[in-house]
Amino acid sequence: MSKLRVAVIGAKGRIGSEAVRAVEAAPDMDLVAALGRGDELETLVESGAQAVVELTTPASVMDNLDFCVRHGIHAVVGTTGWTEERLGRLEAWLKSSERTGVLIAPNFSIGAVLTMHFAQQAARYFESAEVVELHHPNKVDAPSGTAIRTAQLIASARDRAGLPAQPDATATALDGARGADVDGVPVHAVRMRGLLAHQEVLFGGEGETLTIRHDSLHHSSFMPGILLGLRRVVDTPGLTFGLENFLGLGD
Ligand SMILES: NC(=O)C1=CN([C@@H]2O[C@H](COP(=O)(O)OP(=O)(O)OC[C@H]3O[C@@H](n4cnc5c(N)ncnc54)[C@H](O)[C@@H]3O)[C@@H](O)[C@H]2O)C=CC1
Ligand SMILES: O=C(O)C1=N[C@H](C(=O)O)C[C@H](O)C1
Repeated sequence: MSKLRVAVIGAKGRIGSEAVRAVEAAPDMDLVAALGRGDELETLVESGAQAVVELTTPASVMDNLDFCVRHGIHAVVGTTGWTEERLGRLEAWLKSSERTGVLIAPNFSIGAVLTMHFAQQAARYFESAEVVELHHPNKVDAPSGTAIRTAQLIASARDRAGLPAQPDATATALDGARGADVDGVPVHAVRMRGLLAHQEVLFGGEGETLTIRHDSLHHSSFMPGILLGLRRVVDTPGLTFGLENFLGLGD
């Protein structure tokens, strides 16, 4: 069977460089291009890439995906910064490129995907829910894409269950003290030397709390998810949001 021809965009970054090694080591894939900032996207076409792994920055990701979709190149995207407006634009591009698939994964690690899944399940049973994400200090965005997605999933589960707004008597607060409000769920971001990527989801009810915690201790935690994404996205046209859809955990 022929190998999947894969390119990595953002190949010199923290996670991109790990992805290069993972693709090189995968027996069913050939790494055909590894693009850094300033490299020509035309290289993707010249190298015959069938799928890319996109791990750059929120400022770069849309142009890269526009190119990929126009050239029928599938994409597995870990880059953050997804808004409804951006997703809408991407979906419109995909409509005119019927066979192309794009997977956007807020997090590729199995533990983080399960954290989101469990948090979504727990959300309807608790009055209070807050998300705390903790990352290395070189991360440029806050809160993390994973934390935003987790909060959105909790908020929709609360909404479906008809839960009221969370109890919170705060009347005066320093700016930021209660975190960012994501659909009514407070999200707090810690940036600290020594950390990589971590998240706690805290739930509170009468006389009890539940904490779900996940720790990515090395960038290798994201690699099985990236490789799974590549294997599946080539047969999954259109936009898939969340690795859970390739793990049998989707809605
Ligand atoms: N979904 C997931 O599981 C994960 C997602 N991420 C996300 O991936 C992104 C990258 O994270 P890191 O590797 O830590 O950042 P990084 O800053 O180490 O790497 C980004 C790389 O992309 C390059 N770059 C920027 N624009 C480019 C362009 N137009 N073409 C080619 N290269 C370009 C930069 O020069 C840099 O080398 C972030 O948005 C981060 O949040 C990171 C880890 C896991
Ligand atoms: O920048 C990172 O490191 C990470 N980014 C992703 C996010 O913002 O959720 C995934 C993971 O948390 C690591």
